[in-house]
Amino acid sequence: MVRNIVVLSGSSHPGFVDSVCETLGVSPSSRLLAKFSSGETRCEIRDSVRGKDVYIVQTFGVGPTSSASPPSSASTRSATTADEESRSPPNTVNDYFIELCIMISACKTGSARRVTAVLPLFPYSRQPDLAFSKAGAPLVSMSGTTRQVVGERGPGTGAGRDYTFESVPVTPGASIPRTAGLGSAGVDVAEMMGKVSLGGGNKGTGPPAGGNGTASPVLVPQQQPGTYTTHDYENPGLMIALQAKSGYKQWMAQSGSLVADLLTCAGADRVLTCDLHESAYQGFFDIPVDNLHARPLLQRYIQQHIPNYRDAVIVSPDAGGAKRATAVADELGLAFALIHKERRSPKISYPPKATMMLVGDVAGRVCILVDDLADTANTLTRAAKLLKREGAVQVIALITHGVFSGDAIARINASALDRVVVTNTVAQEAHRAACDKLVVLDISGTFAEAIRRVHHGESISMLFQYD
Ligand SMILES: O=P(O)(O)OC[C@H]1O[C@H](OP(=O)(O)OP(=O)(O)O)[C@H](O)[C@@H]1O
Repeated sequence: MVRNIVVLSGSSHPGFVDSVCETLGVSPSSRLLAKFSSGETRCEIRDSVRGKDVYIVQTFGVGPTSSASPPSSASTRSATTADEESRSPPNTVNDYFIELCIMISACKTGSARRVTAVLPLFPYSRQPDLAFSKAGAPLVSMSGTTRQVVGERGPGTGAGRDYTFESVPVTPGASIPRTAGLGSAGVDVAEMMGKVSLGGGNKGTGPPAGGNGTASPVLVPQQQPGTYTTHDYENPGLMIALQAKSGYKQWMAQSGSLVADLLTCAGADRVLTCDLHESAYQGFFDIPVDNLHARPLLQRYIQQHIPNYRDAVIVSPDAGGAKRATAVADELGLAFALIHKERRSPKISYPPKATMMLVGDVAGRVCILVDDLADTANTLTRAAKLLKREGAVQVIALITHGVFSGDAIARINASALDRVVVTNTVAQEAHRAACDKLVVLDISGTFAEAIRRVHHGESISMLFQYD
């Protein structure tokens, strides 16, 4: 049993917190989480946190489970609160984030000695601060032979200058007289409003902010609600097309550093997370960030549950995850193949043409796709289709974070994937019930051990033999 520790559960994944607490030999502390009918979050910490080492666990997948599970345990809910909850809309990732910030702040003002945000799946980690191309450079528009910076911090410079790392963008529309709202000279406002909507990060609304380095929303074309993915940020064709239409520079919302700042500002002293999409994200913080790995768990699964795994091929479904997948292949001494996801379009058009290319030999072999995250499951299902077409006998996906938003589960059910193995960093009960191909591995023990180590000031990296 770990003493002088407080573990608080956000409303996203209470079952996970129960498992962590069971391993630690403590009970989850009492808190009340609810929403007012206006949608505002209500939070009360009901156990004393004075002088305690506090761990607040919140994750960021949104599935049927999250809306179905009550935001607080029955013992902490009053009749009024339950009534409020029944009228409340289901939680979204953003609700969970605000709830987390309020809980952190409540603990700090309650004189907690230290507050650690435990985030099995880190929010917004797929949204870089700048729009990067797959080649790693900020997205730029090609205007003749001149390159223009699409998004960067700082006050303006003239359009058409060559990009350097000292370059700063012009104030959007500063040199173009604006009429009203979105309109700028030479742009048909009605046409613009019909064809574009505002979207910075998660599609913020309101007019673009002006000047002095203030991030402004990004213009993206009108699609069906909820069909955007972070892939849209990587589509230079889309950005160029929109810039040509709008006359605005496309400035990216700096979601990554904003989320880091908000957590720190709320009072977090430390962050504990797992398989960050970009490990460089840790650099956005000036507090310690411990990035745990699901790799030992996934490797153990391969060794124990895939017969003749030594003849299998580890496959990365995109170049971004190659390092992650090769680490597994190297550790187990397996062959490796790579699928290159090409999203760039040579023309200014939307939607972009996307192709997938396989590098490696998979014919007659079991393929093990390794990735950090499945959201829409497009990447996985398309990769599986390609691998089967190239002669793979079986395709098994090993994923750390199973977000499975929208119709992802239906897509997996209908796909060439034979099995999808995920950890429970995101609640999987509802997904599991709808998908026979899903196998869920419990990673709560890793988090419990990491919490114990942080509490006692022990090394986290020693948890992972290869670190
Ligand atoms: O289930 P989906 O909606 O297809 O999304 C999953 C993919 O998205 C992420 O990579 P992403 O393409 O964002 O970036 P990367 O190229 O940096 O890996 C993740 O690593 C998966 O490969």
